[in-house]
Amino acid sequence: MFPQAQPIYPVSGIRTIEARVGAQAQPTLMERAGRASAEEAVRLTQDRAGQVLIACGPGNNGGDGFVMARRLLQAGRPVTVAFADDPAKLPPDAAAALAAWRAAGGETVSDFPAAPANGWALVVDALFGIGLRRPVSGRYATWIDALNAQPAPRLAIDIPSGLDADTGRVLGTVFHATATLTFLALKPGLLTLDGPDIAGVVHLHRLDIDPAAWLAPMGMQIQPGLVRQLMKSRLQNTHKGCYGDVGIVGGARGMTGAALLAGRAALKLGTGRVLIGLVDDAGPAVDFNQAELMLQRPEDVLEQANVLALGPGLGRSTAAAALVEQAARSNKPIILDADALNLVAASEVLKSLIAAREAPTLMTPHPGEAGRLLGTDTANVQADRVASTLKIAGSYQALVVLKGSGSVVTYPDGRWLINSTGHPGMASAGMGDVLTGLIASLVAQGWPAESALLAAVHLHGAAADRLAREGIGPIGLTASEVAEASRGVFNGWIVQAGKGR
Ligand SMILES: NC(=O)C1=CN([C@@H]2O[C@H](COP(=O)(O)OP(=O)(O)OC[C@H]3O[C@@H](n4cnc5c(N)ncnc54)[C@H](O)[C@@H]3O)[C@@H](O)[C@H]2O)[C@@H](O)CC1
Ligand SMILES: Nc1ncnc2c1ncn2[C@@H]1O[C@H](COP(=O)(O)OP(=O)(O)O)[C@@H](O)[C@H]1O
Ligand SMILES: [K+]
Repeated sequence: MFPQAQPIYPVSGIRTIEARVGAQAQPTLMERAGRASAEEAVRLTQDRAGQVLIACGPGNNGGDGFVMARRLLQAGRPVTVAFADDPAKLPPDAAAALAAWRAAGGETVSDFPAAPANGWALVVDALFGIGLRRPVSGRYATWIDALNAQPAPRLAIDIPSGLDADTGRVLGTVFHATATLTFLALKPGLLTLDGPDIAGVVHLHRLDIDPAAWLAPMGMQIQPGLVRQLMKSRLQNTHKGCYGDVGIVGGARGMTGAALLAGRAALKLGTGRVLIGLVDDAGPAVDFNQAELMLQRPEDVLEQANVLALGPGLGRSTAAAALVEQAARSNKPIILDADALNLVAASEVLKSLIAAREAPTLMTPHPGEAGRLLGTDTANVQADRVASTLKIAGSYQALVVLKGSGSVVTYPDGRWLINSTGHPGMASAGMGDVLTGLIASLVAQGWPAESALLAAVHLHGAAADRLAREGIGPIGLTASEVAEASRGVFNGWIVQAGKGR
């Protein structure tokens, strides 16, 4: 779909790949996974002497744990394996791995073991992987609580037990990993919703398999490499007319700042001209902090600009709805954010106008707005962020980003991506307005809408990440700072891509 992007597969895709590769793979995939896990354990315990505790579950995730234990033992590391299920019920590969562990002289304990006097060097969760089917409870919940309580690094094998691999939802009790070693390919649950909080540092081991060669990628991660390849150079012989006119419509009384923030972000990313149409008649006629912005009547902005962004501070007045309708009827690319989305969600006329548009429609809902667009609630949206975003893209024939931890980008043709940048310092007013301005700017500069959306989403988070690294935030980060930093990050990417002047 996009070269140089990391593929993501939900469980159904991983199962397909496993089935296609499975029988012919030598060594077996489980042997490879266990070996990779042992190598990771050695890395994580370089400076920590003592025993490794591996808690093994009733399926193939447990099998990975048995292989890992055998490998560590063979490397001279002391290992304790906790396994409380019936060996006769293990799937074949895992049963063979347990037998091999025993043949190598290994033992298992069926009660959660007391920690050695100097503590565990590492605790490993090989309880459940992608086969988790229901919330974790009972003995395994108690074990997970006990693993979480150890003052040692915590490694999850494939996916932390209790984390839903498809959605990033916590099912019952969950293992809080400091690191996760995942196999074959990334899974959506590691990257969105609670996944990033639960999984710690995620390492991918492909087990010497190229997953895309066995199954076309189902989703992609938005990573620096992907975005860098989209960068373009500017010719010397150009002028502001070459870089588009963005029109921002919003800024009802008390919310002027939202429209100005979006406008400033568009300006700082290189838009030729930025026009702002404030719906508040009594709003300012000039932004004295950013005099380059052209403040005009909203109707005129809709006429003059070639890319329209509606929503920041727009409000839900009748006049606002009329402006959204005027934009929807235009043949210009439009970006709908905030109250523009709420107005669309509340109007059948707007809904059908949007779905029938020929020029690109881009939508930037947060989970609450997404819920309104789908006629459901926030919890339902969050229960499966990828599926919810795809549904919006399909019903509105729009390019959509569902914002939040692990922003999900989808296109009407069913492709989807999950972003890898950003942090919780961005949970502050105005951040979404800045994103809207960044998207509008790239579209106005001639970027195809799908690249503009994914690049702006990545840039927005990368700018916030850079600021945090520099000690600006993460807590207390402001949207204005992110708009400012986006400029530097973007120009850096152009240089890195060899497209600078
Ligand atoms: N199948 C393969 O080819 C490979 C699988 N691998 C490993 O195998 C894992 C998947 O193995 P499985 O499909 O066996 O699944 P899991 O090992 O994740 O778990 C399935 C087992 O747990 C039980 N279970 C599920 N949810 C439960 C709950 N909440 N409480 C109690 N029991 C529960 C199921 O009944 C089943 O016995 C991957 O995550 C990965 O770690 C790797 O070895 C790579 C190769
Ligand atoms: N925890 C987080 N991790 C990553 N990004 C976040 C997080 N919280 C917020 N963001 C980002 O910040 C922006 C907030 O947008 P939004 O909720 O629309 O705010 P506002 O309407 O106040 O501008 C989104 O791009 C979102 O993805
Ligand atoms: K696990």
